[in-house]
Amino acid sequence: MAILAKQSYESLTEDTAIHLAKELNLFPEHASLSCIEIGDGNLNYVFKISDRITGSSVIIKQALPYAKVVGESWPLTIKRSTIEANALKKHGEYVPHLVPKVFAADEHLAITVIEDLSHLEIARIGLINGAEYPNLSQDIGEYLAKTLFFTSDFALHPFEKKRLAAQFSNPELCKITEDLVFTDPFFNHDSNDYEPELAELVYELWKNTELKVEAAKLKRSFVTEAESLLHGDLHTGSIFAGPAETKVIDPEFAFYGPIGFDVGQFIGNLLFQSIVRTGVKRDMIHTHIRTTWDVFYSTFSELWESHNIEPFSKTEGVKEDFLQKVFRDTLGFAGCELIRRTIGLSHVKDLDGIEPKDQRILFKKRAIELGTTLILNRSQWTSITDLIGRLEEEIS
Ligand SMILES: Nc1ncnc2c1ncn2[C@@H]1O[C@H](COP(=O)(O)OP(=O)(O)O)[C@@H](O)[C@H]1O
Ligand SMILES: CSC[C@H]1O[C@H](OP(=O)(O)O)[C@H](O)[C@@H]1O
Repeated sequence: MAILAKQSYESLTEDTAIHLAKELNLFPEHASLSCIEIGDGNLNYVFKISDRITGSSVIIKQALPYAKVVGESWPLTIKRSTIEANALKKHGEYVPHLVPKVFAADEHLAITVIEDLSHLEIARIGLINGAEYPNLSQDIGEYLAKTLFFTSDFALHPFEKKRLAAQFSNPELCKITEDLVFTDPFFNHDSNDYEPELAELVYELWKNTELKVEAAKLKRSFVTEAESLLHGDLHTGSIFAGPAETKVIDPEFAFYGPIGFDVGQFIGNLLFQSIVRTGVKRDMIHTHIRTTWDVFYSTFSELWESHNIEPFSKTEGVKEDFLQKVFRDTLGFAGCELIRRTIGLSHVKDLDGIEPKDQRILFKKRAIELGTTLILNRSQWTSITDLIGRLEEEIS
């Protein structure tokens, strides 16, 4: 929706962001505003605007017409901003306590005005620094179950489901995932990025036909299975966390896709922490992984029993078959995430921040091997205990 008189795009600066905040009446008339750009992601500007008098603040996020991490040579639709604002609002209907408030959005300027969450920290950074986040996996399990159930054919009239699927058609952002997650890392592609010490393992991966067949199946599933309105980029850098609060941000990759993709991306990113930790700190990550799946499973099952409009939903075995399929997908997508964040474009600090280099290389080899195992074994492993058992075996 356009909320401003100005109907054409221009990229904001810290000064013009303040003007915009005034035009939108986001602060009292006599506010004394300051602004800093705090974006550390790959794609967008994020302006934090604060009132020196009251201390109140808001975030204005703006999409650039290209991928910030690469520059103008990689044009990218600014429509992603509208997708993001609408996904925050749609998911907010089901889990208002787990997403930020959206105060305004403008499709021409490609901005979303969002609640400032600076009292929390980005979960990836906190986890790297040893934060425990006791509610994180419970909250994300609930977020996943509710957003994914209520936007699926199990809860929506087919006309409404298909209307939403059309509204959230997001081909350019999906193409990024299709390339960077599901294709490039499995081939000798320019976008890949890995240390020479990993080359031998990477060449083996490229020659592993069995693995490539399974990766191709996962890609097909991502491209064709419009199960639910996904977040689409649910890594730990898209989650703000604190001792008692969790908020999911940044759903600009939202689209109708397979449920296991969101579950798998979150679990995949927890697996990086499993790889780099030992002892009780590692056990804590395994508890988060188990809790995420268990809460997702039990909440989704309860919603299935209480709110499912699909006539087959009461047929014995249908629910179990569906959730088993989601589990398989979850493992496979988590495996793809491990591989792409290790050898593809756009790494994670969980691994890249490890010093000394020998240790980093060892962990990266483990990430590639675990990713491969998850993709190949996803049909044999039928419970989260199978996954945790495999992780524990690795160390013993
Ligand atoms: N609502 C918010 N409150 C406070 N900081 C935010 C908020 N949204 C984003 N940020 C900051 O901006 C960074 C990038 O935001 P993000 O939405 O992930 O952008 P991108 O889409 O470019 O990855 C986050 O890591 C966080 O530091
Ligand atoms: C060049 S896009 C790569 C990568 O960036 C996105 O991450 P984020 O917006 O959270 O920084 C997404 O994970 C894409 O795969």
